[in-house]
Amino acid sequence: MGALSGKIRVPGDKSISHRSIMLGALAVGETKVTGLLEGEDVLSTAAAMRAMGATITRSDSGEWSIHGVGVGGLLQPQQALDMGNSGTSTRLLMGLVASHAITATFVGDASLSKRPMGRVIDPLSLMGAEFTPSPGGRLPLTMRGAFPAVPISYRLPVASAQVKSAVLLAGLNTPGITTVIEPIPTRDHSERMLKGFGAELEVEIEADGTRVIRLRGEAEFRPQTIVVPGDPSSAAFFVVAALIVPGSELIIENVGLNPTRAALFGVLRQMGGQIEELDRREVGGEPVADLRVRHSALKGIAVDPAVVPSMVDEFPVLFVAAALAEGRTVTTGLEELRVKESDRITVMRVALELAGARVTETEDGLIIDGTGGDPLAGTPEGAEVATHLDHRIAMSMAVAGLASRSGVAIDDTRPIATSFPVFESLLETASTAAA
Ligand SMILES: O=C(O)C1=C[C@@H](OP(=O)(O)O)[C@@H](O)[C@H](O)C1
Ligand SMILES: C=C(OP(=O)(O)O)C(=O)O
Repeated sequence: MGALSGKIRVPGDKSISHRSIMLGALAVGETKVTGLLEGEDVLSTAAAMRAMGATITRSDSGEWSIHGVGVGGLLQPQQALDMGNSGTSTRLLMGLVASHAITATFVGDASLSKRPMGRVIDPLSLMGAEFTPSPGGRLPLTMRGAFPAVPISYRLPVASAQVKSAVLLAGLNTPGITTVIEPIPTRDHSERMLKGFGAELEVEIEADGTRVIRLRGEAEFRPQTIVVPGDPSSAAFFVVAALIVPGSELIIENVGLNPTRAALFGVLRQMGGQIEELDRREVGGEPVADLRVRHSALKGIAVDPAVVPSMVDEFPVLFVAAALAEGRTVTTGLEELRVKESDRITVMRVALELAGARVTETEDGLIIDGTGGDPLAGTPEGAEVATHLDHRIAMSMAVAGLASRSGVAIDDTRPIATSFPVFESLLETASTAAA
């Protein structure tokens, strides 16, 4: 496949899409959402909110409409809630259920059923919810919410927006003030959107950068009109593809650049990547720009572990950029990558090695010695990259394939539909425009 060029637009942000549906389902009246990501993960959230009483519809023009039940008004679901592949749906919905008099069972696919839920079970138990998880604190899991729940002050033991959001969402229907103390900042969409819907929420930043988030419970929500910006985590695949495929010059429109999400672009610039921001503006209360990306001679760097939370989902594709850079890239502080849809450290090490890259795995990251711009060999005849039900592995290795001699074969591309159903067609559009 040749260079990438022309203009593309990636689908809506996954994190904001999940929250639009959940919060809309708690407001009485109609919340309207445009640009919603129609990926399987978000559809799992929508199905669960319907099962708990919300009315959620999509118009032919692609606008979504949500009629909610009011804070505290969620109904007992009649069946197990199927979370598919989605950690965000599971952990945030466990938070919502925690402060309702509801018993709910959560199930998921083989990947989700391996992921740790103890991180949300711990704080939600302190609030009064009761859990019968599978061994190791995993799905399938049944929980009984507490009503009234007890407000807590909780210091996050792991930098996780999902845990933060679970506690805040539980706090919505809890009397008094629920506090989350966040020593290392993570994506702040929940805080922004909770305020937008009318919750009393304040964030205090201490001298050492610790964020203290206080939410007053028994909130009353006003329905909102939401425009979801393009997902920087989806744009990432096209940014790296354009950087590593010679002759590329691609414009990606409407990319969300919330600073708690967009660290990848800064890291790639540090590596020599030509990524320009055009027409910086606000969409739905989030900073957005069009990105112009040109093929670039990348250089390896040591990635500052402080940026990890602001690009936690982008490391698989950063590893691909590093495999094509000149010199060594060292990443550290990536322990959390081992508990995503797959163990993204080991799985990417194995995948990149199969495609001909030089990679060393450490406890908390990868060390990659790049080719200096020469294409990778590609996967050997008959061999396939194992993606382990992980959309980001599949897309990252598809991008690696664009900069390889024989291409990269992937065992299973279906998981791509969880976050980026139009990935393959957009890749074709961008490649054909250049042909
Ligand atoms: O809150 C969110 O929407 C998300 C938070 C991150 O997970 P953690 O909070 O578990 O790191 C991220 O990996 C996930 O894709 C989406
Ligand atoms: C980790 C991810 O999502 P989730 O935790 O929602 O499954 C992701 O999209 O990379």
